[in-house]
Amino acid sequence: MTDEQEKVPGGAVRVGVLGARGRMGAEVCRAVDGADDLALVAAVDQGDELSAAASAEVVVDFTTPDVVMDNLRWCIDQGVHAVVGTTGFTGQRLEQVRGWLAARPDVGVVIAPNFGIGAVLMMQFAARAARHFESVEIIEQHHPRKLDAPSGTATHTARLVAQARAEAGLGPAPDATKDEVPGARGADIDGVRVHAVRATGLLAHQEVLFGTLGETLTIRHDSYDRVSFMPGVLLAVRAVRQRPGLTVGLDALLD
Ligand SMILES: NC(=O)C1=CN([C@@H]2O[C@H](COP(=O)(O)OP(=O)(O)OC[C@H]3O[C@@H](n4cnc5c(N)ncnc54)[C@H](OP(=O)(O)O)[C@@H]3O)[C@@H](O)[C@H]2O)C=CC1
Ligand SMILES: O=C(O)C1=N[C@H](C(=O)O)C[C@H](O)C1
Repeated sequence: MTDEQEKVPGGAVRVGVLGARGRMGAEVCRAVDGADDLALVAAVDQGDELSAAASAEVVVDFTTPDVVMDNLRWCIDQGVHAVVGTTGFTGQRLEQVRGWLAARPDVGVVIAPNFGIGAVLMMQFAARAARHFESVEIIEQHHPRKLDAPSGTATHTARLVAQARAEAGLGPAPDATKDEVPGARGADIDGVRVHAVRATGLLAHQEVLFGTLGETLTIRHDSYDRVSFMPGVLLAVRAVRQRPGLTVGLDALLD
């Protein structure tokens, strides 16, 4: 047993945070520190050795899309459960993680594009509404220090909406655009247009705009503070050891 483990109060889950000096990582460190049933045993950031997190039972990753796969590979190989908020998870990446987990069936990984409870509900409501409207577009708005566009949340929402539209037999949304300045109509994610706005003062916001004859429906979610993600992160940290394999999204945990 290491010195760090010896310090952990009896029964507390040992948690390591990757990206610990980042905006989200620092908030997660505070949240873990403030929870009686969790103990922060490692705070790892750029330049630190991953092995510093070896005494953790659960690692939380809020780093960057270019390093998160290496981090996950390490966690799974070490038998450390992982809760991941970092974006950039394509279908191919999720398959890769499932492949690694097949060799370690005792390990659990939760990957969620958004840990905000309201954001999870916004995505569920959007998926439910999708079959009833011929038009849909997504507008996400974030702080200007965000590295990726569109956001992981918007990409995930677009995929859910596209799947619901396909199941309902809906074709492409009507759009007569012939002349377009590149980018004016947003990114095409599985046939759904996604527009990304970046502005100082914003944190994380999203609207899903649906339209049909004579009416529109707008489903909107706003995160004004990173504390909004913490109940979801802690929920996943507490649940992941009992969920071997890959869990994508918080939906299953909320239910
Ligand atoms: N799922 C969700 O609910 C949420 C997800 N996110 C996502 O989380 C990610 C992080 O966001 P945010 O906190 O704003 O970003 P930050 O840039 O503030 O934080 C990322 C941190 O990770 C560090 N880092 C880079 N490489 C490594 C490495 N190899 N090992 C350990 N740490 C490393 C960075 O260091 P350095 O700066 O020196 O490179 C930085 O401190 C993004 O993908 C974002 O989209 C954000 C909010 C909510
Ligand atoms: O970078 C952020 O800030 C956020 N990233 C996640 C995303 O890309 O969806 C979640 C939330 O939108 C905040």
